[in-house]
Amino acid sequence: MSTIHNKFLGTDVHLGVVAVGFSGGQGKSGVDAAPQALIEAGLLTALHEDLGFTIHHDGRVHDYTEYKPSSDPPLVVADAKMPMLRPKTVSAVTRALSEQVYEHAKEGRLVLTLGGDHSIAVGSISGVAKAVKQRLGKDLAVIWVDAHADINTPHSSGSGNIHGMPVAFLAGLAKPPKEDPSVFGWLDQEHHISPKKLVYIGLRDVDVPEKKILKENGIKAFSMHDVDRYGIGKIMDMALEYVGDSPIHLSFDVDALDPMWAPSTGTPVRGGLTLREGDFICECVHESGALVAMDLVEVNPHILDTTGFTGLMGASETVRAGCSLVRCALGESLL
Ligand SMILES: NC(=[NH2+])NCCC[C@H](N)C(=O)O
Repeated sequence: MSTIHNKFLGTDVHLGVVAVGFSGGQGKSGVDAAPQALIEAGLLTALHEDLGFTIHHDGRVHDYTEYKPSSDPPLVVADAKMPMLRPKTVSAVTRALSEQVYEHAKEGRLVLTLGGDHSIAVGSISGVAKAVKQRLGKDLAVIWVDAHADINTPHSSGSGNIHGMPVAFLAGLAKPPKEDPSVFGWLDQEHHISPKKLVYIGLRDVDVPEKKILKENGIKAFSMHDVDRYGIGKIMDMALEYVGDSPIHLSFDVDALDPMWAPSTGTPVRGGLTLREGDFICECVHESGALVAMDLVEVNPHILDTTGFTGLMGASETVRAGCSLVRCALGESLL
């Protein structure tokens, strides 16, 4: 059991888990197999047996088939470079997830969401933001650890993939498209986060329009350049100081790690965090006593290592790295 007292949770021991087998925010299959792989690698058992959590999990990996529309053509948005891909599906699935996560968070449980691609953060973060506003009267802070900023709007996106857009919708910087206002039309004020309560760590592949969005909105971002300059210790001091006295949602994309440590992911980018730097980020967030929810996303066990470092071991190494990140955020310590 961790000795750190959590400032925002009713009790420290109840963990709500939602396993999200969803890949529709991007084009590669396999990321939907991650929750099962993480669970089979013993993640939930370790959280219960080693860290002492009472786990609230329905025992399922959700594929949200019942929420998927029979037809979901690319949505052409005026003046956009690319149409939005699978817009109705991603909107419906994240809406359902938002409610699942909210049900845990409103009970004062820590919530762990296992993805899935990063579009699912629209669901997890909105559900936690709503519960935190109601339960604590506070705004949720988000620490987004990722190689990518995922803050494209449907207009700026060069791919049309919604896993590159979740932050824009959550922060209210992208609105439901007028061509189909039902797409993310369910997101209302209580689901939103403030761009001033958002901190990025690990960025190194940010699209040109995204750089503009970050600057114009004064969003705090620590790129890999900053990690190199200051070291991860100082970065975490600065990130947590910026967050102040807010409850924290940690949204961890495994592609923040260098592909040497996490090769099995859909959009790997070289020059990333070491596994220890990733674990350290999670350890520091745990020590803050302010963590109320975590996402682990973009582990794709079907993608083999193309870097040659781990060969066929790529998938199991990436799953292992993912398990380690979650355990560190939830209280595992080296001593
Ligand atoms: N969650 C991720 N892996 N996102 C990658 C996004 C890549 C690119 N910026 C895009 O918008 O398509």
